[in-house]
Amino acid sequence: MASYRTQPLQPLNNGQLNARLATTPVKSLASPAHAAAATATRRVRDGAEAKEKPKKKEKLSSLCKTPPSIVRTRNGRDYQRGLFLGEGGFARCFQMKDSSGQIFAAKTVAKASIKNEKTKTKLLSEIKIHKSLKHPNIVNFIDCFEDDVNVYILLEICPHQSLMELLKTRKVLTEPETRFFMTQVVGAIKYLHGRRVIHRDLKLGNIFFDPNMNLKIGDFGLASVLPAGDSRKYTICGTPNYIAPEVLGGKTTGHSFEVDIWAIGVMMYALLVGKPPFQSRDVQVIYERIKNIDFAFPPDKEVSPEAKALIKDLLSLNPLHRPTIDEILQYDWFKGPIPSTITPETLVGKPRNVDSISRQQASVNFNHVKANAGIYSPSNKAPVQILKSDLESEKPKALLPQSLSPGDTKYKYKEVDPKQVGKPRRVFNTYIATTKDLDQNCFDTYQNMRKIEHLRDDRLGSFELPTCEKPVLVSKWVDYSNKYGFSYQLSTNDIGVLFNDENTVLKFHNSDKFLELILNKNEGWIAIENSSVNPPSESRKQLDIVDFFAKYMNSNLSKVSDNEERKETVFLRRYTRTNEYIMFELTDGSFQFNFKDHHKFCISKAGTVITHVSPNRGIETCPLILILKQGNFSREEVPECLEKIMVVKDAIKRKAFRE
Ligand SMILES: Nc1ncnc2c1ncn2[C@@H]1O[C@H](COP(=O)(O)OP(=O)(O)OP(=O)(O)O)[C@@H](O)[C@H]1O
Repeated sequence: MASYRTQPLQPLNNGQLNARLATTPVKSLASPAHAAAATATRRVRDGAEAKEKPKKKEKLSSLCKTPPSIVRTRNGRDYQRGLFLGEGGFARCFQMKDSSGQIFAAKTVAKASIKNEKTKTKLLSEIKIHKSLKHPNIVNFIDCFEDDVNVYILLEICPHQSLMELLKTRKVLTEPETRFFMTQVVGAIKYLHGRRVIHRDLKLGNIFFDPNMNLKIGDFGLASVLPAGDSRKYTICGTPNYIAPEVLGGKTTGHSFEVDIWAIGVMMYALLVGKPPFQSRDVQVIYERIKNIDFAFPPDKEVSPEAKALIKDLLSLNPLHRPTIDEILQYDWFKGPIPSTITPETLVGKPRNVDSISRQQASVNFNHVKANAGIYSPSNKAPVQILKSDLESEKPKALLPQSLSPGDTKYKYKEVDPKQVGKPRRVFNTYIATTKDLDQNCFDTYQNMRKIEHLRDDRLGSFELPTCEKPVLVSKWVDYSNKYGFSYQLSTNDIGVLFNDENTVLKFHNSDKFLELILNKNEGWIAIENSSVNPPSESRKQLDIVDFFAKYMNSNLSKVSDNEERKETVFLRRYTRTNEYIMFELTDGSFQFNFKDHHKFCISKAGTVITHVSPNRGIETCPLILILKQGNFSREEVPECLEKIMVVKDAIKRKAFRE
């Protein structure tokens, strides 16, 4: 993939866009009436959500011509244009296929619509903010490029449209489905606010479904990063039905993160009732109703008292009376039934099993959905404290920095001293390890082991012996996956925690750097490099867990092997525990097996090299073929050596064939 994340935005910054200046899509307006007029131009496709009078003015997106069938980027990459996906006020969206056949969505903005400096700045801001984000419930930003007529923002494809289309088809959703969706939305907003990003245009039409029916927040056209030390924004913007009352207050009051909390309330109401709470044909009436919190639950719609209580609090006039993003999930409503996943049948009708989720199952599902949305469960609020007391039976001490959103709403968002909030140093733009390569390596490892096992003696002469280097090994580990995750130390002395959400934090030895490795299951790991001296606030909790594990492992566990230098970034992909062994799959393609009798094997170089680590830390690395022919290692004998190798081969086979 292109190195767009580390490159400046050359395609957009090179002055070409200055050539055509036009109207701005920015809703920077003096009065609500103006706001309505402008939003109507850009938010037309939300007509179902706010039945505004159609404005005669042409949408800016209509300036966007269908892109050529092949779009060639400056870096020489070709994308094949596919189907038209949809249209907003500003952009049209098309499928784009790369040379490997992968399909993306290209949000296409006509250069003719970028007619002034303000519009250009806004588009650049959208791109800059969106490309800095990486979360399972945010549309993944892939790349950005231009041709003579359009600017293309290449995004992860969301083939099942948005919550708006879902609601149009279904009319109303069940509470369990809504609970699932709201949990994912809360996860994404928690992530955004942790990075001081306010979305400011959250609505059903901007929340898309990925191929697995997970929600992805998109359209960062109105998003804003609240500068450190600044607590409010003053631009009036949003979509009428979703605008928070303090935004309508305009330049005098200003607004902050709570506008997104308000929008969550509007969306939750809309999904359960079938239309937004302040809906009216006349935009002015919408605004009046918002300012007076004039909404009611229609008696013919079944909405639980718990849902009503949460919606009422979310739609509080005073932003400080709204629950914080963390508090939302603690409402009783979230104790109700929730599915563990959403299936495509949801798109067409009420899912069959949605009414039969037991309380026990609901709690398991809720934790699962939260973990997938990057949210710790409330009982894990101070994970290191619990961890410390659990592991060492010590009196817990306050080890963690205070939460970003404490219980007292008065101080929310103000608690973190902006000067103390670190920024990611570097976001790697390519996958640091891909699942495809690792799966292929797993398959190759099994095939090679099998081939070597069956190699006839008369063919041995023609077999080229591999070069043998000592692989990176897992030298210590602590399994705490019933609470947080699996921690390990590598022979490079780097320390990692594979968290239960499958993301990893890897702290480098002898360096202030640590990596957040974020897993996209279909693709692989994206890395964000941070400094542990001044980490971003949202990483601190995880870093504390890593540090705690590190201290615990250093003082309590002995090492498997001596230190080596790190040659590449290696971390634990996954591990498997059985009665006989624990198996580690590392991202450099090696497989380590720690057997119960304290002998350890590591298979590296796609199955051609084997390393033995004895209980007293003696290490020998040789070509697998030699051990198979000799029957054992020469330096130190391994009990049941060949049987152990067969166990290893079978375990890798099971992974290769996903048995
Ligand atoms: N990642 C995606 N995958 C599939 N379709 C998408 C994707 N992103 C956008 N679309 C389609 O393109 C349409 C326009 O996209 P988007 O809402 O981002 O544009 P916009 O002009 O900024 O919209 P708005 O008028 O809300 O500002 C969406 O309504 C949707 O139909």
